[in-house]
Amino acid sequence: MTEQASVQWFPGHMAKTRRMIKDSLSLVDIIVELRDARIPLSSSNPELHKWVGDKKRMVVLNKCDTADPRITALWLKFYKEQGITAIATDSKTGKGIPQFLPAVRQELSEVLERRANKGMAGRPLRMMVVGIPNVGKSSFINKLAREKRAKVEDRPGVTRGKQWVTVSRDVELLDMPGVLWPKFEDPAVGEKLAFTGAVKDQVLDVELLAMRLLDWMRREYPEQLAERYKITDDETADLEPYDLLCLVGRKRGMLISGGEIDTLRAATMVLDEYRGGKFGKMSLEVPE
Ligand SMILES: Nc1nc2c(ncn2[C@@H]2O[C@H](COP(=O)(O)OP(=O)(O)OP(=O)(O)O)[C@@H](O)[C@H]2O)c(=O)[nH]1
Repeated sequence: MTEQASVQWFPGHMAKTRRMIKDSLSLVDIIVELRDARIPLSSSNPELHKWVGDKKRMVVLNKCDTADPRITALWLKFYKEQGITAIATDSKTGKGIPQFLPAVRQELSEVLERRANKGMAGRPLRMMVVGIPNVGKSSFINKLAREKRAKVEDRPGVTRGKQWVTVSRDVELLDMPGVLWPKFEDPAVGEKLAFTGAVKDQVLDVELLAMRLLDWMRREYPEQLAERYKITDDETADLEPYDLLCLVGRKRGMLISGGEIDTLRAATMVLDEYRGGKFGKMSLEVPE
């Protein structure tokens, strides 16, 4: 199957995000980029490193509870080899969150030492958190700040909409109103963003998307697919993706008048179940 679900692309957003990040760079010590642990490549903006220049950067692989732990471990190793500090978090339960601030302090140890030498040790560490829509930015910030979450007064140079959040006695976080847009001129990137729910279904062909997802699961995670819909390899092996979708619909009794399968309903269900983690832990991208 060569056809891919295409995603509408809004170039204006990218320029706006770039401007917003650049304008705020001088206010922070480090940029924290949240990525979806299932799609660390597709959920990032490949130009971010150019925008932030030599500013310190860290990667957080959020939603790690939905990703294949074996592959997340490979990603963490991959980043380490690239000299990039990365951790994995689940912002729903808070797993991995306690490791975050120590990792930031470690990353900024030289900055902290320089400040101490200048007698400025009391100055808080400031960070900017960026991420694509739906990656869990709000959940992450809320978990991090817990009950301490509080707005800090407006500061010079901070335009309306940006807010400082106090994370701890010596750490402040700049909560940006905007989001980091991925580069999804590449249809494969757009498709993975759609699988994980980062882009709205209104701009997509839901049935095509579900067919592609089922086809991918059949290749990469056949046991989880079989388990979920009580289907066997024999039943699915030679099916075209459309027929696979029909099989899933039939298994769930999604029929319309005349006994036909309601493929739209089946497709919506498959996507909802994947996004809701019902198939278990699955990663869509593996480091090269
Ligand atoms: N399974 C899982 N779900 C998460 C995690 N973090 C956030 N979510 C869920 O992902 C969805 C989006 O979370 P938000 O925190 O609103 O994400 P956001 O990045 O602030 O979203 P925008 O407001 O669109 O930018 C919600 O349904 C969260 O419950 C996580 O670590 N694991």
